[in-house]
Amino acid sequence: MTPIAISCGEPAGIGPEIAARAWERLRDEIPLLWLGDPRHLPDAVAWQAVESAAEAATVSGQALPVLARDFGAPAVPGQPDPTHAQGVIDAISDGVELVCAGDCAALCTAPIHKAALIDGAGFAHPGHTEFLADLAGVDEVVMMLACPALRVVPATIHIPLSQVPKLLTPELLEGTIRITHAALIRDFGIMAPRIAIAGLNPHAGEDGKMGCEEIEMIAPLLERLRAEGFDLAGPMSADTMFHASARTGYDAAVCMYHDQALIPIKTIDFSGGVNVTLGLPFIRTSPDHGTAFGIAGKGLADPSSMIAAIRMAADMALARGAR
Ligand SMILES: NC(=O)C1=CN([C@@H]2O[C@H](COP(=O)(O)OP(=O)(O)OC[C@H]3O[C@@H](n4cnc5c(N)ncnc54)[C@H](O)[C@@H]3O)[C@@H](O)[C@H]2O)C=CC1
Ligand SMILES: NCC(=O)COP(=O)(O)O
Repeated sequence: MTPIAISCGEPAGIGPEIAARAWERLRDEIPLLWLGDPRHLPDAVAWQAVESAAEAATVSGQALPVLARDFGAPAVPGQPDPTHAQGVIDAISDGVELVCAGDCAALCTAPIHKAALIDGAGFAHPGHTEFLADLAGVDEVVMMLACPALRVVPATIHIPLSQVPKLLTPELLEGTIRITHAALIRDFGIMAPRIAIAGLNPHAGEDGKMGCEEIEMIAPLLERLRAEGFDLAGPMSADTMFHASARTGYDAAVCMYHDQALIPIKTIDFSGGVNVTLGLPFIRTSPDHGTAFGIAGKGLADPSSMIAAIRMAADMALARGAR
C-alpha cells in the first residue's frame, strides 16, 4: 500500500509525539509519511527525510519518513506560535495533494489549534472538515466519529449553539443521512445500514410541547426517506439513545449538533475514537481528541486514538482497492 500521509497538526500540541509513537507501533504494518518540520518531533524518534511518498514506503520500517518543511522555529510545548500557522495549514494541503495524486493512500490529520491558525494565518475555516471540503471543491461533507461501540454524526458541526435551529434545514439533514448511509455501505461494509436520528429538543419535543422541529421538519423528512427504503429510527430522545442496549439498534446515530454527538462517544471510548470525514473524494481520518496543550512534550500523551485513526484509514483504503 502507498503510505498514509500524516499532517503534523499544531506543533505545540501532542500531534508530533503521538505521530511518532504511532509510527513506532505500526512501522511493520502500515507505511507512513509525516508532513511537517522535523524539529517538532520528539528527540528520541528515528526519522529520515524523504523526497517522495514512494521513497517513504521504502524507509518506513526503519525510520519515520518525513517530507520536511521549515516552519522557521522550534516549538514550545503548550505555547502555539503564530508564525507556525501557515506551515500547519500547508502540511494539510500537501497531504491532500499527495492523496489526490494517488501517491498516498489516505490522509490522517493530527490536531490543530483552530484559534492559532485563525490568528496566525487568517485561516478561514472552523476545522479540518470544512477546510478539506473547500480544498476538494465539495459542498457537503459529513463528520463521523467512530469507535467499536458507537458511530455518531453531528448534522451541524462547528457553529454556536444559538445558530443550530436556524441552520438545521431539511436539506442539510437529508444530505447528512444520505452521505452517512453511503459511507456505512462503502467504507464500513454494512450492507443494510440502520441509522438512528436524534431529536433536537428534550424528549424529542414531547409531541410538540418542548419544541416543534421534530414534528415540523425531522419526522416528515424521515418518512419521505423511509419510503425510499432507508432504515431510519427516530426522531429519538437524545438522552436515552446511547446506553448500551439502545446502541444495538443502529449502526450510526445522526445528531443535531456537535456536543449531542461527541459527548457520548468521547465518554464511551476517548482513546479509541476516530474522526472520519465522509463525502470527500479521498480518505481522511484523525484522532478524536485535540492538541492537549497541558500534557504536550511531557511524554504523557496516549497515542491510541492516532493509531486507531491510521488503522481505520488503511482499512478504508484497502476496502477501496488500495494495494
Ligand atoms: N481534529 C482536530 O484538529 C481537533 C482539534 N481540537 C482542538 O484542540 C484544542 C484543545 O481542545 P480541548 O477541548 O482542550 O480538547 P483536548 O482533546 O485537547 O483535551 C481534552 C482533555 O483530554 C486530554 N487528552 C487529549 N488527548 C489526549 C491523549 N492523546 N492522551 C492523554 N490525554 C489526552 C487533555 O490533556 C485534556 O485534559 C482546541 O483548540 C480544539 O479546537 C479539538 C478536537 C479535534
Ligand atoms: N470536535 C471535533 C473537532 O474539532 C474536529 O474537527 P476537524 O478539525 O476534524 O474538523
